[in-house]
Amino acid sequence: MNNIVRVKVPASTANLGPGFDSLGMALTLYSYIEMQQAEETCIALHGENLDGIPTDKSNLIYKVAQSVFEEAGVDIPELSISMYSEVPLTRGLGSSASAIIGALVAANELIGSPLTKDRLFTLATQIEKHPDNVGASLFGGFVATAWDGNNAHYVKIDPPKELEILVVIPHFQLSTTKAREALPKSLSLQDAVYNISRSSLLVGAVAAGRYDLLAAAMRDRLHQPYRAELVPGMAEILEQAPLRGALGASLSGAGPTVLALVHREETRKHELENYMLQTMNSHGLEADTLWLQPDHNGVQIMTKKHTDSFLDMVKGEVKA
Ligand SMILES: Nc1ncnc2c1ncn2[C@@H]1O[C@H](COP(=O)(O)OP(=O)(O)O)[C@@H](O)[C@H]1O
Ligand SMILES: N[C@@H](CCOP(=O)(O)O)C(=O)O
Repeated sequence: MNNIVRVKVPASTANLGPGFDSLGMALTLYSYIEMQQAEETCIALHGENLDGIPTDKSNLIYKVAQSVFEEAGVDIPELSISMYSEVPLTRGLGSSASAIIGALVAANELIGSPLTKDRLFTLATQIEKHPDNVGASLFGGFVATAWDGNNAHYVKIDPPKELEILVVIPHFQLSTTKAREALPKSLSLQDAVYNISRSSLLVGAVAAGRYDLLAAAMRDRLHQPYRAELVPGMAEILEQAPLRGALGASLSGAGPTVLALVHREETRKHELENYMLQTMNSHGLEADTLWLQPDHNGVQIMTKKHTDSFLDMVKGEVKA
């Protein structure tokens, strides 16, 4: 058994417009988890993004780790867990998925990796209920996924290197559960065809580096129109961003974060950022902006000898 395991997990953006519960992309915004066996369970959460998360055995990381031990037939009831996260909670950047992936991979590594990555993907999807965010955090890059309730399938595509992602993160939380309650129970055939065709086009456009198709390919009639009321300013940004320098724009996951895909060499980046922020502000929302890139690796086990403390390791990573 390994003594101390540390993992670095990327955040993710799901759906990218039409690919509801199916498409995802990993982002260069990370959570760090350290896990080891202990005499008594102790969970230390660092940084303001984890405020309010329980530190007893009801913690998601602890519970997910126990599901790995159970599946592997190993008994490790007490754990010492430390976590630091750059990912804001409940904003549509896959914080729950990154916590689940971090916990699964750390726990599996702690007991010598008996479970395959594909098995971890299935377990993660069973817990998260949709494979888009967990697939991106696990495998990195851009993923097209499918889930039939028992098996999770995926294809990973390396997103073009010139792609940058501008996210505008409002200062309010919107739980995925609440954002799913806004969705209709059924769709017209016309809207289903609208989404299937754009989602297919989006996968092809990312694979082929066809930036010219992204704006059309990221349009959606399945969830964004129904979630628009929950995110003031979103509908306007989605219409306008492609006219102001974005390659395409979408709600990130279930929201409230809104994102734009932008070419690295786009000259109107600054104006686009101001436009998206001011539009949110004009609808009464305070927000932060961040420029990110696709993460190409997915979750990583930090193999360097752990001679420094967890927090010193995090400081070094976040600075770098
Ligand atoms: N590190 C963590 N430890 C425990 N629970 C977490 C952690 N990160 C996220 N969660 C849980 O996931 C919830 C957010 O998930 P969700 O509503 O799907 O939003 P998102 O995944 O977009 O941030 C949090 O309210 C919390 O319950
Ligand atoms: N496909 C899901 C994605 C939820 O992503 P999150 O980052 O908001 O948790 C949905 O749209 O409900």
